[in-house]
Amino acid sequence: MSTENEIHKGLAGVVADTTAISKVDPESNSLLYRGYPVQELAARCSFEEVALLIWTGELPGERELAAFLEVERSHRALSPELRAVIDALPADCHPMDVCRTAVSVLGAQDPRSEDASPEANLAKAQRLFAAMPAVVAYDQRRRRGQDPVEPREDLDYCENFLHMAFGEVPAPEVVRAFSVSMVLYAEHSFNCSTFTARTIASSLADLHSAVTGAVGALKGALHGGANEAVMETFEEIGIRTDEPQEEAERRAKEWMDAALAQKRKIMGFGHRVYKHGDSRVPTMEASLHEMIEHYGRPELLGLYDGLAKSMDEAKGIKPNLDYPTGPVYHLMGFDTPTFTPLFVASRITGWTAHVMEQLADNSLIRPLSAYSGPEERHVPEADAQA
Ligand SMILES: CC(=O)SCCNC(=O)CCNC(=O)[C@H](O)C(C)(C)COP(=O)(O)OP(=O)(O)OC[C@H]1O[C@@H](n2cnc3c(N)ncnc32)[C@H](O)[C@@H]1OP(=O)(O)O
Ligand SMILES: O=C([O-])CC(=O)C(=O)O
Repeated sequence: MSTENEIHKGLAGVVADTTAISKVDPESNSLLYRGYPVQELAARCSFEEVALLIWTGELPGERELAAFLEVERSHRALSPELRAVIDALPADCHPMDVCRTAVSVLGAQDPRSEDASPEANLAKAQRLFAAMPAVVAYDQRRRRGQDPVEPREDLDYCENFLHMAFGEVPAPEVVRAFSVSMVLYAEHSFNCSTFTARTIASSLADLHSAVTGAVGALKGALHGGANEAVMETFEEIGIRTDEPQEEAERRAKEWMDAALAQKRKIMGFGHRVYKHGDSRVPTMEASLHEMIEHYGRPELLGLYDGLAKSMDEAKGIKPNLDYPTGPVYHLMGFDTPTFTPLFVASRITGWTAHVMEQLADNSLIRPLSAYSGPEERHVPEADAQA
């Protein structure tokens, strides 16, 4: 059977279902969450407000927000059992393995794990949202040989996240940049990890199973893992803190030209949907510029600009969101392997909203394949084999 025209490798260009959660429009280079431009949400809303918008479809009123903040703040601490599981994992395993395991443990511990009602799933989503910063911060600190920092209920989500990671709340502009990254990472239609979550949910498996699978899908370097890979590229080129910006830019261009000549794939560039630039990059780049200024690290901007200019000139391929977030998280003091877990903490919102949307009008996700193996053949009968 010739199925050449029917096969869409990587499901490229396939519209698999509808979604009311976000609209990614490569033509107008825009991204809307529930109708709102993501740039406006990043500038005017807290991450907690955006999370409620993604889950419920509307920005919360005062009372709704206050009720959610109470829930979120009361579920921030890790249980002793979850700490023990994390402590039992090798200190050199990837932090995404810790996130994946933690989501699974939180599912096993959740009293309503098997309740698939919309109310139970929203409650599970909110508890996961509340717990993930502690997982990420706890794990980074244990790897550094530092004592854990307990959550503080007087801080908002982003302040508390940074407090648990570093033992102090940084300057307001740093918290602001972190919040922008959380909002921008929250949701992006049928990306690989979200589609994974929807596929798992479509079998009527529980929400935590869907999110556990999504964490696995996000880990790969072609998806969320790219934010770590960007920093590895910077490190491969060499970060020299006292180097003039122009010199760093020159070295980065030289590195990119050589890498492209070797036909290397450069992480942090390109996108399956956007072909003329990622709608979120200008907003994140503005935060990167602020962080470069705040931390006094112009050489990082040299590396950043050098790679981007050289890639644009050579191939016309633009950066995706993982490109600016890598150096932003580095400047804030996160270890490189913790970058993708930060993405997890944000994308919990989108994944869980998609699980709920999938279940509201479910159809088992099961595409067809075109067989390309041998023609039918037969196992010789026993006496013929002898
Ligand atoms: C938040 C996110 O998940 S954003 C995505 C993060 N991922 C990355 O940054 C990984 C690097 N980028 C890539 O691998 C790709 O651009 C993807 C996977 C994101 C999108 O890929 P696709 O739409 O399938 O495009 P595909 O990989 O086929 O690339 C098309 C062409 O552009 C080239 N290209 C695309 N991205 C890159 C890149 N980052 N570096 C070098 N060349 C690239 C490909 O080599 C290919 O060239 P060819 O036609 O000469 O073979
Ligand atoms: O949409 C995609 O394919 C990847 C992406 O940018 C995201 O998940 O944020």
